[in-house]
Amino acid sequence: MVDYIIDQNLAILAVNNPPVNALSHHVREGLVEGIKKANANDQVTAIVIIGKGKIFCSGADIREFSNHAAIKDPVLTSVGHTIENSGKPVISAIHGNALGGGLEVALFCHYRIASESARVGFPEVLIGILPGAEGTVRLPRLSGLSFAMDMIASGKQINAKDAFKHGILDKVCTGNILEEAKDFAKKVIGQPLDSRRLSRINVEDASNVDAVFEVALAQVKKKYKGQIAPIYCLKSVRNSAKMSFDKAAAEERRLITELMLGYQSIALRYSFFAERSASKWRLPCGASVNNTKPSKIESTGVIGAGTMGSGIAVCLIRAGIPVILVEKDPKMLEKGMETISGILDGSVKLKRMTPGQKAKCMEILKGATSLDKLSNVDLVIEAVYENLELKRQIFAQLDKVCKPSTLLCSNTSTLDIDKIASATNRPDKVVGTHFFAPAFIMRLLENVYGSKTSPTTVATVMELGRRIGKVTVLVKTCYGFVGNRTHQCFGAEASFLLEEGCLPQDIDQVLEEFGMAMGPFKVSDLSGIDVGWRIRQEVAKAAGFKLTTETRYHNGERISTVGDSLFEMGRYGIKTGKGWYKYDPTNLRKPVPDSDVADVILDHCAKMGLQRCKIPPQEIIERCLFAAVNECFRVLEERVAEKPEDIDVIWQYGFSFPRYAGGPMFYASQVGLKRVYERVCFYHEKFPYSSHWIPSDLLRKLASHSVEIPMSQWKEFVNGSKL
Ligand SMILES: CC/C=C\CC(=O)SCCNC(=O)CCNC(=O)[C@H](O)C(C)(C)COP(=O)(O)OP(=O)(O)OC[C@H]1O[C@@H](n2cnc3c(N)ncnc32)[C@H](O)[C@@H]1OP(=O)(O)O
Repeated sequence: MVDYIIDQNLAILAVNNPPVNALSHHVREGLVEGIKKANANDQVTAIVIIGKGKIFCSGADIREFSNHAAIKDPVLTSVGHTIENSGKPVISAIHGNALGGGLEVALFCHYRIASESARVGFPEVLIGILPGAEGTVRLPRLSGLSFAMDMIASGKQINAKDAFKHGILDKVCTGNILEEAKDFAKKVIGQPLDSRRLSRINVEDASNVDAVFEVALAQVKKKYKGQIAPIYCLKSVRNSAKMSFDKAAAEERRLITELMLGYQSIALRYSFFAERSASKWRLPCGASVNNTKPSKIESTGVIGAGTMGSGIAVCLIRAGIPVILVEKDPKMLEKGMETISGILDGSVKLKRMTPGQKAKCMEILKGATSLDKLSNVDLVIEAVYENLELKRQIFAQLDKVCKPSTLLCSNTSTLDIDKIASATNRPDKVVGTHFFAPAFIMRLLENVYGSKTSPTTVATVMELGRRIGKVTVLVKTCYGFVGNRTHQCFGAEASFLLEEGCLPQDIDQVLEEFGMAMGPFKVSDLSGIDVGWRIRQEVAKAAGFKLTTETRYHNGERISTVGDSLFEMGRYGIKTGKGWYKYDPTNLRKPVPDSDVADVILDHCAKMGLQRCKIPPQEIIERCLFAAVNECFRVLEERVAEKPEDIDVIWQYGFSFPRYAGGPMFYASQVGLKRVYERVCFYHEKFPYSSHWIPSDLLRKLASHSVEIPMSQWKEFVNGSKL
């Protein structure tokens, strides 16, 4: 796993552990052996460590963290000490990325050079730990405290030029990295090494440590609310300036061990692999990412220039994919084109794009008022409002207008893809591409296959998701798919809690303390109370009943209409300055609890004869989350989602479920399925008029086992395959 090559008087140690040269046990062994062998060879005058393939090194092998038997000697710090104590200069030659333990290997070396396109960073915090192989003690000795605290606590990667500026690199190279490393090595042969050993030098700005720490701590607490690891990162860097090198390193080891065993790190490591597993789609017929080729998509159409259509068009043109935006009303089309230009101006302002790049995006965007203009595109995404008849009409027309190979996608957030596909003669080429609002910001794309969607169509939209930078998950069609179907139960319970004793701010506060970025009522104000109202009206209309603020039950199902009362008062949320909260027009980001809303809720309860009482935070969490969890198990049982990880990724990226709590399925696994099942049964008995409390069969089966079944085996219990 580490190739040992002698090249004239140099020993080249090439880390060879595809795909990303993680520092697995054999790599660590190979590095120690290589350094020892080179030092024992009189012909060798210097040593170069390099990575084979596309990257220098991605850091420690994260899979080993959950398997303590794999963390065998030599551990990374002892590998590092062998490198640092080498009597011959060791140069790390970085290309691609040097991350985490990979950057630590470089910091153990006496010299570091990198290609100008290389990036370095300490992403450990993103998996809930800190750079525990002396990274927090070594980096400040090169870059100073403030920069080290920021880089380590944020997990951000920096480019080679910045790394050079902050003393991390000794040279940025423009030529072949290996050749440049060999030249560099020849120049440093014979130079004294002690001043190059970071363990022997001091932190220059150590006297400022307390002031630097306080500033960084205040920022970190605000930016990474609820997360433990960023604070530990700062503490460990602070130690580097307050203690001897060895003491600070020992303390770093204690801190990483504590973090590694904690819930947040276990959840974040799970999230790292869950996100990657989402792209590995598989259909029940056996077709999968491994055996199905996507079609080429070189041109697209987007139908509807409203909020969703414009946002989707931005995603496509930003990735260099030409778009024809179709809107039948010329004024609406013009407004849509202006919205798109405005969104891109925002990116230019934030320096995420240059004015030249914006111009290029706008060049590949064309407007049209008729579907006929889509005759030649490879893929169309329909983004009109949520109405099945309208969508069926559009798809029937597209089927006539578009070339036979064109894929027809719907941005529906709830409707059955089969019902849309049956309006065409190409149901195999019809698929759901459900973007989350605002589409140009939210990273999630929920792709939805129907009973006739072909594997090639699925492969193509999954690949499209990757191209436009989305985290893309594949699910099977059903009402609301995975995202909205399971989230609806969460929202319904939040509304019922209002009728039973809570105010919006009580519920938001508890769920934010749990880790949600925003509570459900703040989210509702942001997305618009009118949007929720319209959806509820459509659903009621389709089911043939009239929904009023007096409605409490339909078809034996409990309904809450408090939000509809706010709609009728014109309180649509932030857009009208009032919703579940009130907003000062000069500070729309700060929701203020409103006594008028409390009055509306109390009136509603009085009119309906509902008794109110104090509801403890634990019940708020259980009611919202376990209702959703139960539905998630049903989704798994019906194979709407193939694996629990897919559901968790949807909740993280679609509904800001805290990554450090894993997702509803991971959360349930940690609470224990027996306990979850017990509470679901308890609430089912208490609330017989909410079908989302009917316990899922799969949950019951899993909970009935005497030992907890690991998440990776839940699938095996679907369809009665295991009892
Ligand atoms: C004592 C402790 C000392 C040190 C602590 C550490 O070093 S912790 C590890 C710190 N490093 C990281 O967190 C890096 C994580 N990896 C990445 O950011 C990206 O994978 C990377 C390296 C930028 C490459 O990105 P790319 O998009 O090209 O590939 P992808 O992410 O899909 O990864 C490819 C497969 O490699 C697996 N993988 C990546 N990094 C690691 C790792 N450090 N350990 C184990 N496995 C890793 C990844 O899961 C993919 O495999 P798959 O089977 O598809 O899941």
